[in-house]
Parts: sequence; structure tokens; C-alpha cells
Amino acid sequence: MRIEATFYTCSQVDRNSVFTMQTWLVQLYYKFTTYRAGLTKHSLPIDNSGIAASFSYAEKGSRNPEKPSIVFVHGLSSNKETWIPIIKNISDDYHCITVDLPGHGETIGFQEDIYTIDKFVEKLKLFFDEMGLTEPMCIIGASMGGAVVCMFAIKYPKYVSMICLLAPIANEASETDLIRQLRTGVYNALLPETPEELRQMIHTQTVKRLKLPEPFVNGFLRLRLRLLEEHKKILTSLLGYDSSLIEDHYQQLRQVNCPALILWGRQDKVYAVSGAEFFCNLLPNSECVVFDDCGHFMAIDKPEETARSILTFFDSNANYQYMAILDRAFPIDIRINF
Ligand SMILES: CCCCCCCCCCCCCCCC(=O)OC(CO)CO
Repeated sequence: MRIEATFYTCSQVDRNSVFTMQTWLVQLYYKFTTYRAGLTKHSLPIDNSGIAASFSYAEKGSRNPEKPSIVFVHGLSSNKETWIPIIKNISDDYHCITVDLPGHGETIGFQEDIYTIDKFVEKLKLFFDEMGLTEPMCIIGASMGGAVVCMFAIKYPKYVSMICLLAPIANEASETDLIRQLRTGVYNALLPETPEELRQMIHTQTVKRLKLPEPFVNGFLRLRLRLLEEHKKILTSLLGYDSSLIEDHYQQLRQVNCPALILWGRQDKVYAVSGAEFFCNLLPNSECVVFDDCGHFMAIDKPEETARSILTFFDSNANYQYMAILDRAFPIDIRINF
């Protein structure tokens, strides 16, 4: 409350310094919640064909050769910090990694003219290889990140011991009015440009009614606006996918045999809850959990429940996941020679 009062006083002094302080406020908030969730932030430099690039990621717990790492992939115009409320509820017995996708958060140097899900998949693969994360992992994706995780699991099954999808981009039948509005070229419902639009976006995607202080909303918006053009390009690229082709892409999930957990909020206004059944029917080894009183942002509406569902499913598939690790270390053709 005292911080707020200070910022209001400054707003009469100089608009620019207020904007700067409002972004600081959000960055300070990120720093504090990252720390409190047990995460530490890192940067991984990459030589992106001559351009200096780097992935920004955060980590909790430590690698265990017998237990898969858990990697979290955020959605469109999100960032690694959106996972904090969920990771706060995961003990450091589990090795967790959150990463900023190209064009998002503090990951830099991977700008593209056209973004495809496949490009995100390749960049994720690059991140894993540079991190030395080549053993099977539990990979979790929300929304657009869920589509990335699906395509990653199809293309690189050896890197995957389990997947978890939080309301991923789904079939045409699950598209909502919001998606149809995006298709008319109006992006503000997902990519807000004013504080009011940002409040509306959060309101649409959550059931919980958050009381967000104005300086915080402004700071959050200013951070997002820095990447707005990039996010518009990504959304335009995504909307270029033919609806029927999306379902064709997803048909390949029938070959993904690893355990798959699908989570959805019953009040999701981005992709309707019917999407849960679509994915459950495709994935041969899947389980589906639908949360009541939950919108598209599960990390806000159901953080504890989401963490609990993930860990319960992770633990109950420990044997399968351990076999996946063994299989990677000693492929079947090597074992036959013993
Ligand atoms: C494998 C085929 C893929 C074809 C993709 C074609 C989809 C067209 C619609 C895109 C609509 C994009 C919606 C993403 C929403 C999202 O990510 O929400 C964030 C918060 O904004 C949640 O964290």
C-alpha cells in the first residue's frame, strides 16, 4: 500500500519515470515471487548463426538421473513467470525448469518473420541440447505451449517420458467466440494494448476476480508492449493454420505412447472444455482432469490443484518414466547383446 502511494505521488512529477517505476515494480514482483517459489533465474547464451542469442530460464531442485526433469512451456504472450504459482506448490524433490520461448520474456535473439509451431519445437530442442537435457523428460505446456509440447512429443519421443497439456490449442469444435474474433483480425482480446484491455483479458481468462493495483497493471502492460509486434506476428502465423489441418497434425498424437495428462478448466473461454475429450481420445495413454470454477489461466484459478494433479500423475507413472530413462541409456539393441 505504501509503495502504491509513492508511485501515485511520482505520477505528478514525470510520466516517463512513472512508467519506468511501474515496470520496476513488476520486475521486483517477479524477482520476489521467483525467489519465494524456490526458483533461480539463469541465462543460456546461444550462437544463433552469428547473432548473439540467449534463452532465459529458471530452475528449482536438481537433476536426478533416475527421475525425469519437469519442463514448463508457457503460452502466447506469456512468460516463464506465469508458472510460479504452480511451481510454488511443487517440492524441490522434483527438478523443475521454466523457459521463455523465442519472442517472449527475457529470451532474446530468435526473432522470426513467420513463426510456426515447428519453429518453437526446434528452438525447444536447441534449448534442451544446449542444456544437456537429453534424457526423457516430463514436458508440460499451456495453451500455445501445449501445441508446442504435442508436436515436440511427436517429433522427439526419446526426449519425452510424460506430457501434460493445460488447455492446449485444440480442434475447430472447441474454438470459442474469442478465437473467432481473433480470426476477424481483432487481436486485442488476447494481445491487449491499453490497461483496460489488459484487465478485460485477465477477466476473460480467469474465474477468480483479482484486485490488481493500477501501477501493477500499467507496469505489466508496458512489459508486454515491448514484445507486442512479435506477439502479433506469432498470432498471425498461428491463424494462418487451416482449421482442418490442425486436426490432421494432431492425429499423429495417436502414436505418442507416453503417459499424457490433460487438464482443462470448465469455464475456459479461449478453448472450450470439449477440447479435453478431443485430446483424451487421441492420446492412447491419457488421463483427463477437468477443474470446476476454472478458466483458461489455470495457474491463477487452480494453482494447488494443478500442481497436485501433475505430481500425482507423475508419481503414478514413475515406473513407465523410469523405463523410458533406462531405454534411452540402454536401447533395446544394446541390451540384447548382454
Ligand atoms: C499444431 C497445430 C497448431 C495450429 C495453431 C492454429 C491455432 C489458431 C488459433 C490461435 C490462437 C492462439 C491462442 C493461444 C492462447 C494462449 O496461448 O493463451 C495464453 C494467454 O494469452 C495462455 O497462457
